[in-house]
Amino acid sequence: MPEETSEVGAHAPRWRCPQNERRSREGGAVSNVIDVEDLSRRYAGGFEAVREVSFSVRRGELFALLGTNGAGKTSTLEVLEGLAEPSGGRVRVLGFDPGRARASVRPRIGIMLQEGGFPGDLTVDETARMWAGTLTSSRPVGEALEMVELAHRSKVAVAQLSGGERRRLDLALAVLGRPEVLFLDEPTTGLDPESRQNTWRLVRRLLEGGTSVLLTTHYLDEAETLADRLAIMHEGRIVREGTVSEVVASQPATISFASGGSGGDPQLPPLDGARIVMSGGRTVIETEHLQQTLTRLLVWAEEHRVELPELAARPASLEQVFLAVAEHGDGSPPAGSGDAELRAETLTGAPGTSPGTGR
Ligand SMILES: Nc1ncnc2c1ncn2[C@@H]1O[C@H](COP(=O)(O)OP(=O)(O)OP(=O)(O)O)[C@@H](O)[C@H]1O
Repeated sequence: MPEETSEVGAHAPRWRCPQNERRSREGGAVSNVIDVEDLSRRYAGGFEAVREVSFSVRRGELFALLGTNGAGKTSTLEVLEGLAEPSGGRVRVLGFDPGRARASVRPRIGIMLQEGGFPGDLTVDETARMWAGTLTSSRPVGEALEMVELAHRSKVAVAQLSGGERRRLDLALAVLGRPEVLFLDEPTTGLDPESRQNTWRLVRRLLEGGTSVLLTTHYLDEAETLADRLAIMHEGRIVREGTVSEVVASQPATISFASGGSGGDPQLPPLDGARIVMSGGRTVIETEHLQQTLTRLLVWAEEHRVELPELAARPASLEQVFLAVAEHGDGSPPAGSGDAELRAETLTGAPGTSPGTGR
């Protein structure tokens, strides 16, 4: 099952920094750099964009906040960055209230907003120097520009940078003060694939150096690649939280094979708890217990000499979880609902049920 193996591999952590593991587990106590408890944020018109959200970010980890447009990610981040007041709940960044103890928190955090908004007539170098002048302790400007591969553009006016180069300048300014906690709001939006990879490399290096990162992104591969843990927000609430593997485990795995082969569709054995759907010329078995269901299917196929053409088995992907959340709110299909394109049938163990006929 090479497909299954590669999918499992995709969910396994692709990199680990032993230093950070130690850092977060030293003495058995995990120290949080961010604590959010029952955070709510209501805008002036009365709209509640964030509703009793709770999560924490451990020292040395990258925590990703995912969610559809308008889910409340930026509204949450702005409170943590000290840029907005909560209307309810409590937040702590490095042990301080970021709104009230701004002077204690601000020098120790780096912020990359969705839009930097720097004057276009200053050069890259001048912009970075101006920003460095506001910091109590700064890296050399050249080093920060080097980190985001913008050093060769230092004499160019900001207005003449491409969209992707401006994002990289925003990132350079966010890391200029050697932050302990870095807030990255959609850092790779508008970047070409190579620049995205470079940004990921830089983020990994920062993590290895002990920086903790809170990231929002619409790129699920970015979260899968970088995040130690993540949360999916929907309509102001967190509806999924955990490691990628934990979050993905909340969604059924699938086994599928091509339907309508020369021998017709096979009469499948009872597969307790599994759901069978027909989709795109394939029989798809959704199961909470991939290994058991697959074993049962393969043993049965072997015994009955049934061919299952183009057989594939894979755990759910983060994308499937995300889409389920976007569609159904909490990520679980409502009882009795059916996808317009799919004919769904829940198998209750009746022998001889045919996926081909849906009976
Ligand atoms: N100043 C504001 N006044 C009123 N409502 C606002 C304001 N800013 C944001 N909102 C609303 O709050 C909700 C959450 O917005 P927010 O920007 O936090 O979402 P998001 O998850 O970051 O979205 P995106 O992925 O599109 O950046 C949205 O419905 C948005 O329209």
